[in-house]
Amino acid sequence: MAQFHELNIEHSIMQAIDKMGFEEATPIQEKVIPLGKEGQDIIGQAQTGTGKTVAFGIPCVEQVDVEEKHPQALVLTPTRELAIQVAEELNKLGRFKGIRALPIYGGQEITRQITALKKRPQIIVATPGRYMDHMRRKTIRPEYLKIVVLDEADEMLSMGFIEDIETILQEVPNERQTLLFSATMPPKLKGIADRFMNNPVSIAVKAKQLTVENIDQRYIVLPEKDKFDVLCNLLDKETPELAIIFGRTKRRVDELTDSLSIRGFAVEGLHGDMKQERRDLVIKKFKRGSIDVMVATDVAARGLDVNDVSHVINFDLPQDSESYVHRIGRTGRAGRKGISYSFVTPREKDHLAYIEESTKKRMTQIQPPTYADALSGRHEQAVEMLRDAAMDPSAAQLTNAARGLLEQFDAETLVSAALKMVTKEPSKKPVKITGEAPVRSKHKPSRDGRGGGGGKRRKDRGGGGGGLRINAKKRSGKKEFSRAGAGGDGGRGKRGRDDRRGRDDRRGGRKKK
Ligand SMILES: Nc1ncnc2c1ncn2[C@@H]1O[C@H](COP(=O)(O)OP(=O)(O)OP(=O)(O)O)[C@@H](O)[C@H]1O
Ligand SMILES: [Mg+2]
Repeated sequence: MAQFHELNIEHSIMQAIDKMGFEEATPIQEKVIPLGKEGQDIIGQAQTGTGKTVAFGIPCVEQVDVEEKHPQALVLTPTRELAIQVAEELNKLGRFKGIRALPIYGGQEITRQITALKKRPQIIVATPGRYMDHMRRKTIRPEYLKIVVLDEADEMLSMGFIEDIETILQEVPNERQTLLFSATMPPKLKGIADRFMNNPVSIAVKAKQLTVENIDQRYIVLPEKDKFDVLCNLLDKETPELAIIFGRTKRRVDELTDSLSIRGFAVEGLHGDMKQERRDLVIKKFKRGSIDVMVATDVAARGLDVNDVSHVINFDLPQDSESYVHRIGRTGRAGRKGISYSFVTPREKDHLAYIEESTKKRMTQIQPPTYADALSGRHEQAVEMLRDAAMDPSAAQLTNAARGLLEQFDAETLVSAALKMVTKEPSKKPVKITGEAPVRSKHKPSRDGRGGGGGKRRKDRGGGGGGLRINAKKRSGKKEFSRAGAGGDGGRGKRGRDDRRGRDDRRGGRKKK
C-alpha cells in the first residue's frame, strides 16, 4: 500500500490527512486518487468501509478553486444521513485549503439551506430530491459544476432516482468529471454509467468475496415467533459496544424499538417516516454512545460510518444480497473487527443460500442463545461493574463496614452476594411483535451466485411524509400502489413501482413511551 505522501497530493490536503490520522492510502484510494486528480471519469468499486469517501473526496477538494464563488463539485447520496456524513468528511479534507462542503437534504427547512448556500460553499453534498428543488428555484446554479460524484450510485438508481439524476446531469456542463462509487455494482449499472460518463475507467479492488474478511458472519435458524426473545438473549450474552439491528419494515422497527426499550435496553429507532430532526438526533446519540442499540430499516444500510459498531443483526433477512453486503458492512470498517448475525426462519434457508452464493462467503451457524446464556452475560456485566467500583477510590469509605462483614462471612460468599445484587436479571416483560412473512426468495441459487429476479424495486427510504403507500395483497403476492402526497427525497417520484420487497410502509404512528 502506498503512503499518502507518495500520491503527490496538495500540501494543504496532506496536512488535513495527517490531522485525520491516516498514513497509508487504502487500495481504492491509491488507485483512484492519481487518476481522479487528472479529471478522469471513474467507476469505483471496493468493499464496505474501505475509504471510498476519501478516494473521491481528495480529487474533489484538490480540483475546486477556493476563489471561485460558485459550487464546483456536487456529490449525490441516497440518504440524508449519508449527505451529512460525506459533507463532514469533505470539510475535514478541505479545511486547510478553505474549502467548504454543504449538505443539502430533504426534511430540513429550505430557507435555512438557501441562507447557507449564500455563503458560497464550493462543494454541495445532496440527496437528489432536494437538489432538484434547489435547481428549480435557481438557488443552486449548476452551470459552474466541474465534478459530479454519485455515491452509492446503484442504490440511487434502484430507488428510482434515475430520471432525477438524468435531469440533474443535463444541467451540468458536458465537460464535467463524473465519478461513480459503490461497494456493489450490478452489471446493469454499467450501461447506465456509459450514458452519464465520458470514457470512464472502472477501478474495482479485486477481492475474493464481496464482504470484508474481518466480519465474522453468523446465522441462527429459528421460528419467527422466537426472534425477539433470542434477540434479547443475544444482546445480553454479547453486550455489544454498539449494535445496529435491521428490520424489514418501519412498523417492525417501531415495534422492536419499543419492545427493546420495555426490556431495558438503551435503544432508538431510525426509519424514513421519522421527522428529520429526530433522525439526526438518533444518529448523534448512537455516534456518541448514549444509546448502544439502533434499530433501523435499510435507510441505515448504505455508507453510514460509525466507529465501533461491533455488531450488526439482521432481525429479518434482506430481500437482496446487495442489501446484505451493505448492512453488515456497517461493522468491520477501516480494518476493525466486527460480527454479524442473521436470523433465518426455516423457510428462508434457500434465501440464505442465495445470499451466501452471491457474497461468495459462507456464514457460520450458531445455536440460538438461551435465557441461561443471557443471564451469564448479565453476570459478566456485574463482575465488570464490581471491578470498576473496586478501582474507584471512594470505595474506601466503606472499609469499616467491609471489615465487619468479613468477620461474619468469608470473602467468597460476600463477593458472590454483592454480584447477585448488582446483576440486573434479564427482563421477561411481555411485548408485542407482529409476525412477518418469510422472505420469499426469487433467486434460485445458481453456480455464479446470481439467481433470476433482481429487477426494479423501491426501498424504504427517507421520505419526508410522502412515503409510498402499499396495499399489500399478501396472499396473491400482487401488490398495488398508490402514492400519497409528495414529500422529501425518499418518497419522491411518480414511478409507482413493483415493490418486490413487499415492504409495508403503512404505519400507525410511533407509540409514545
Ligand atoms: N487511508 C485511511 N486510513 C485509515 N482510515 C481511513 C482511511 N481512509 C478512510 N478511512 C476511514 O475509514 C472509514 C470508512 O471509510 P468510508 O466511509 O469512506 O468507507 P466506504 O468505502 O465509503 O464504505 P461504504 O461502502 O460502507 O460506504 C472512515 O471512518 C474513514 O475515515
Ligand atoms: Mg461510502
